[in-house]
Amino acid sequence: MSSLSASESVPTKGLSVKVENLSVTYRTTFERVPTFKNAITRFGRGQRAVREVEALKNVTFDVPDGTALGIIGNNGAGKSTLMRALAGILPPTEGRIEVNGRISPLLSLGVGFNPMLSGRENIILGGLASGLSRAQVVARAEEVTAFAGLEEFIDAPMRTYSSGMYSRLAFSVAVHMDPDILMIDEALSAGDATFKTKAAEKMGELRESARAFFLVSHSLASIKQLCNDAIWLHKGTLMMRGTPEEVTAAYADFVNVGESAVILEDL
Ligand SMILES: Nc1ncnc2c1ncn2[C@@H]1O[C@H](COP(=O)(O)OP(=O)(O)OP(=O)(O)O)[C@@H](O)[C@H]1O
Repeated sequence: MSSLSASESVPTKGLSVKVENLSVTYRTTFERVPTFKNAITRFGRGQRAVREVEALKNVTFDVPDGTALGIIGNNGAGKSTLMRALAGILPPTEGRIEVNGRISPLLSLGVGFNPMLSGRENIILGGLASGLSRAQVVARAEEVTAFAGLEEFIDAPMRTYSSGMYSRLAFSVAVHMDPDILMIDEALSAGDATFKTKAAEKMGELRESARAFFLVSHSLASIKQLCNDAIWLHKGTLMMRGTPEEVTAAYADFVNVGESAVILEDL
């Protein structure tokens, strides 16, 4: 069990994940572009400014074992932030997270892989990050490569990969490390049509075997098809928790675009 707060506690029985009053605030400093007047008086030097973004605000929910939880919400709602916090990449600003089990590596585009290393070396790093031994990861490297369809490219540096190749490898690493808790950002399965089908099948399989499954997706159809529970985040706040049917319907009403799958895919 990994607990991401100062207070240690006994694992909560029957729960894969427990999130209590979780807030995450990003704090970034940047150089404010000087106005013309300031530029004259300050000789063009910019001012340091601090910007705080409350990406998650006081979010509380439990995930019982056996849950396939869909996470929906507009761009910037806090979905990726929640995944990163659950994966232990981002510490909570406030509140606590309890994760009971080994979580899949979160290798989203541009995060987690080292582009200067080969695909094969990154598979090893991803596997080690998810808690497997080197021997265990080496043993499944071929399977990971074959699933991603990257046999010819696996020893080339990842900076030479297309974005589709990159996300296929990220998806493949995540699903082949036997995680207790599988977290998938559906953007990762956005390869070509053949890969999409293969990825959907694999997600269905793992949903059955993993202790818990988290799916972030803009496709309400996928959430309804693959999940048995759902949450909706909006501007960092948990708007609703319920069945995928209830939550996707409320979200669709909220964004007021009706049930058109084509439009909903792009939300
Ligand atoms: N590294 C960061 N530094 C500063 N602000 C950030 C950072 N990452 C995300 N944010 C901000 O936090 C908020 C939540 O972002 P997040 O990426 O979690 O949203 P999301 O729901 O995953 O969006 P999308 O559907 O576009 O992927 C946004 O306002 C975003 O601008």
